Amino acid sequence: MLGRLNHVAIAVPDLAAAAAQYRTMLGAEVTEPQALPEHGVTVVFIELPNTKIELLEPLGEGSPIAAFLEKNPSGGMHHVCYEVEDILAARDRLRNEGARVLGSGEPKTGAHNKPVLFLHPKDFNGTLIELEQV
Ligand SMILES: CC[C@H](C(=O)O)C(=O)SCCNC(=O)CCNC(=O)[C@H](O)C(C)(C)COP(=O)(O)OP(=O)(O)OC[C@H]1O[C@@H](n2cnc3c(N)ncnc32)[C@H](O)[C@@H]1OP(=O)(O)O
Ligand SMILES: [Co+2]
Repeated sequence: MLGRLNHVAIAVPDLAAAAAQYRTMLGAEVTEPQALPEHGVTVVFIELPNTKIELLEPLGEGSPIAAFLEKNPSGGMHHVCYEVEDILAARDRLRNEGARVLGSGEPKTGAHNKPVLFLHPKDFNGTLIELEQV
């Protein structure tokens, strides 16, 4: 079911500072900030030879990452995103096996304009999983 690792996401308290650090200290190419109000975050991506790094900060009230940053004020690893060919089939299989699919269970459009879903971290060894249909 799982395809490539699409990205590893790091929640940060200050996206501009984190992006500048990746550019200057790590010599990385960083995309321009992308506001995703429907997801309550602003993100940038760092393209690596074998995957991407997503840096994200809260956007607006009720961001789903606000509580995470309260617990981890300097930021931290937030989620991993795996690619799947059929996100609805993946969702149904996971539900049948007892995993919690977050939100309504209907895929939303993610930063790459692809359907995405999230799986509860407590069901996967304390790791929030994002699935992206490619
Ligand atoms: C889709 C656009 C973009 C893209 O790549 O295309 C993105 O990736 S947007 C990413 C931001 N959106 C989301 O993260 C949506 C899914 N996340 C959620 O619904 C929430 O963050 C949730 C439910 C995972 C956690 O919400 P919250 O922290 O408010 O709930 P709790 O405090 O009740 O947490 C429950 C429990 O889980 C632990 N937790 C929370 N977040 C994480 C995490 N990222 N990794 C691991 N564990 C996490 C939290 O500490 C609680 O544990 P406990 O032991 O009970 O204290
Ligand atoms: Co993501």
